[in-house]
Amino acid sequence: MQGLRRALSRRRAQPQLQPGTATGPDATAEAGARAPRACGAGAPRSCILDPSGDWYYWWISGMVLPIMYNWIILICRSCFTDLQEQHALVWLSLDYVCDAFYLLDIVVRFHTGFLQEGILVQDRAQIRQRYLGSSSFIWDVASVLPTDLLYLRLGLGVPVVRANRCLRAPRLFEAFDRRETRTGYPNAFRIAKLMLYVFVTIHWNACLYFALSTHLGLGADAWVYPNASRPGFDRPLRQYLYSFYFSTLILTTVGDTPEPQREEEFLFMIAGFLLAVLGFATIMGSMSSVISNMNAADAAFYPDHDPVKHYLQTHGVSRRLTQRVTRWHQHLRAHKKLTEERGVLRHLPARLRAEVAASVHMPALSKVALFQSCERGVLEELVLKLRPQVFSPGEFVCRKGDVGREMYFIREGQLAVVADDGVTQLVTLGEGLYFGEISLINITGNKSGNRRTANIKSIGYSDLFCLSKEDLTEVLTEFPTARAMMEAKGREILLRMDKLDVNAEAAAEAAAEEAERRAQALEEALEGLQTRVARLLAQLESSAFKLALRIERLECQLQLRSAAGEPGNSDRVAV
Ligand SMILES: Nc1nc2c(ncn2[C@@H]2O[C@@H]3COP(=O)(O)O[C@H]3[C@H]2O)c(=O)[nH]1
Repeated sequence: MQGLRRALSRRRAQPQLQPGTATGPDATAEAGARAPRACGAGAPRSCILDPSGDWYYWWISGMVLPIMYNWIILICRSCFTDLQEQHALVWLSLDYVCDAFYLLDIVVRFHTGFLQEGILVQDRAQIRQRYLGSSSFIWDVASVLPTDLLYLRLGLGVPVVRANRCLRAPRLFEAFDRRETRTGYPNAFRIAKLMLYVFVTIHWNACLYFALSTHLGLGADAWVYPNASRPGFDRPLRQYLYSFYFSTLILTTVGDTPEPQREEEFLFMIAGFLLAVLGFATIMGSMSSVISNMNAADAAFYPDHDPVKHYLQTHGVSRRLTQRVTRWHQHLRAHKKLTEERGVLRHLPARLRAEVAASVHMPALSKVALFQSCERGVLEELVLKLRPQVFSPGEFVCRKGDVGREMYFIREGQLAVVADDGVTQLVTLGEGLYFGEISLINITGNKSGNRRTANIKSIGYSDLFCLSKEDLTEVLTEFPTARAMMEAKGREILLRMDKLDVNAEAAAEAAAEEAERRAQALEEALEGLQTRVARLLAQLESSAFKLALRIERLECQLQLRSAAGEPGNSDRVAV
């Protein structure tokens, strides 16, 4: 009854849920079901794009074309009037195709979700509100204002009326940023981007040079573009190439340009030189950052050889040993053996790091027979604890008698168990096998204790996974089957080498049996005690109940008597 009452009060204490409101994991699922579905991998299913998805990425990548078209072609057509006049229809068509893309881009913006507290907001009203309140909206609208209506007044020969189309540049930078994060060759991309900026700057300068020349009069002096009467100089292609060449000379300051004659020319040259200085500084800065990025990426992957070499030289280490160290470094780089994986991945969140490490090493790890029946979760944990190590030919991985501190899994290469002479190979170990576990796992009766039982030598270059004693102990606690297999194999080896104390093993077994027997007896005694306690409790409860009944009956009698007016008898009630 009390239990029932407690349950009822607990239920009352729970917050009253509004219809359609839920909490806990179910709530999340329910909310997920109710919310408009986001585009899977950014795919437009509910027409809401995920800004980190593929569809959005491809859309903004596509937007690079119309934006670049306006940035490159508009200025060209405005300055080289022949170009505009000769192909007016083509330009008009391309202009309006680009405008269509600009408008579509605004529609896409209205359908692109955003993150709020890490969750993708897919509510159209919220998206609209956010976009309308952002500065992007102002730029986007400004870049599609129908300024070309001015054509009606000024004629088709003034494409500069569409200059506002260049205001869509932030979208271009966004596309470049996305590409830079996604590409597998970020440095190459950065250099290409830099070259594009250089090209656009020279191009604009070339166009302005031609416009200034036209303004001052073609062929008016040696500085301006030559007169069209000179053979070939009236063709638009020649005009453009000459201007581009001239602009390159100014902006790279590598060649002699004709001396300016008028103020406008001086001003143009000064502006060009200043731009060149700025450009140089930017290019040098960007290039050096790209190069240092490349080196930093390499340094993160491979151990730095230079300090080691310096150390060896300073301490007069023998030439042979120095060469071995050098060859080891060379091998790492030549075969892209990464020993610094932990450092490279250290910034990733633990789960993500585990997944990355698992996807890289799982194929190799699943070849280890010991782990073939192991659950994926255990392997994922194990993979994080493994440290890649590379051993050179003839190098000893462990020597007999050393204290064992880690064990190894062979990822690639061949190793040998060698006799004490260091040459005679007793057993060869290859890919998918492991060694070095005997001294770590406390096999009962192991006469060597925690000392290595054999010498292990790398035959060629061997690529190993190394697991520390502490990590191995942790893994084996979670995976007792692996422990049993390891112990069985270790016992077999020890027995073969006559390093297993069978008596100690039997004694340990007997001790274990005795301990088991005593534990069982204790368990049984405990069970008996529990039964007796339960019985006593039941008895206690029943006598308490009887006592309560009796008290109740006596109280009734007392009340009856006092009601019947028998004063003085109240204290003579039979108890
Ligand atoms: N002693 C011995 N060790 C072997 C043999 N084959 C593989 N090993 C491994 O060599 C390792 C040497 O270090 P440990 O004694 O820790 O563990 C040993 C075994 O894992 C073998 O035939 N004899």
